[in-house]
Amino acid sequence: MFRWGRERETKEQSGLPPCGQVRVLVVGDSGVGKTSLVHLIVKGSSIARPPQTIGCTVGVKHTTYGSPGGSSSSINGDAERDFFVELWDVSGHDRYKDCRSLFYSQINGVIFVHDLSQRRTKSTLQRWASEIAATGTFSAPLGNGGPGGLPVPYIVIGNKADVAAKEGTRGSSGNLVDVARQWVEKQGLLPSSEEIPLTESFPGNGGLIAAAKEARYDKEAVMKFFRMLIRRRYFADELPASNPWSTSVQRPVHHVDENLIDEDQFYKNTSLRSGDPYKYNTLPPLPAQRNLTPPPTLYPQQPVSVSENYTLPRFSLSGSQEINSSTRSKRADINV
Ligand SMILES: Nc1nc2c(ncn2[C@@H]2O[C@H](COP(=O)(O)OP(=O)(O)OP(=O)(O)O)[C@@H](O)[C@H]2O)c(=O)[nH]1
Repeated sequence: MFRWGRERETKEQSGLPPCGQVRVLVVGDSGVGKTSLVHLIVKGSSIARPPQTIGCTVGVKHTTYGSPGGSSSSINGDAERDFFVELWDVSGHDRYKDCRSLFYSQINGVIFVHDLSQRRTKSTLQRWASEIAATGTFSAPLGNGGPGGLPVPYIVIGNKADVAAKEGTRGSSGNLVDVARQWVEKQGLLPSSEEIPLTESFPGNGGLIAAAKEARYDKEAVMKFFRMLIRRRYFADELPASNPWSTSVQRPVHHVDENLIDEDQFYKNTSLRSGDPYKYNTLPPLPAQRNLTPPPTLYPQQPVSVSENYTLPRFSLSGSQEINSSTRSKRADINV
């Protein structure tokens, strides 16, 4: 407590705010495991019986950014600073469909979650992306657009790998939502709007794999995502022009993960059912942290709203040469 107080005091004396915050939406269909994942990310452990989310709940993950040895008294110091990542866990239940855009406010990034044992939950992510892009407001938006026109970085997490591995692609986790969904699919009772080909994938390639119930996810990749959002919001003015996250050459997160395993392969590859799915989760879909010039300020960029006529240029693949194999985490890095 004393140490915290001293650090805080020093940071305040330096004239800089002691901490910052980024907001991350966590979305996906009801029952895919969003609440379980948020609990895992925030608390570091699994939750046995997650309550059904009513509207939205917010989990807060504390992290630091900067160099522990840096000087916090210098305006250009690279001292380690505190940041809070707000994880807005939005209920996937249809009953909140009409009002959930209330929660799409000043978003820095998005985590899309689907259930690896329920392929349809991946197809619907496209709709989630379009809904957020159309009705949300964004902080530090990208120059380029993501799926559905989403202007902020995102990652995709395929959850319930344990179920998918045990039962194959069409298995059920045993929870009521999944059982009901499977039954409805089998009966052919889905409304026409639901008749999306199961082969449709989102975002096409890549993504992370998790089993929240077994407390397994790629912690390193998720933390890199958070740090990247912090950097974009608070340190963007220090990025060199050639940096892929600068306004001139921006790249959405998912372009970096094109070398990752495609979850569609996970669905198709029967050999995975008996093996360990995590070994295929080769790596964080994010660029390695670079040695950035120390920030002159921690004051955030002004949030920018996406207006109706906001047009988003197509993705740019430039900067993909930045990716190299040394930036990938190994199986051992995954928090199991
Ligand atoms: N087998 C298995 N079950 C999981 C996993 N993650 C979550 N579950 C279960 O799936 C069910 C739904 O999990 P939640 O975390 O509540 O799902 P959600 O996406 O937040 O659901 P909504 O609140 O309705 O949007 C619960 O019974 C969880 O225990 C997993 O990795 N493996």
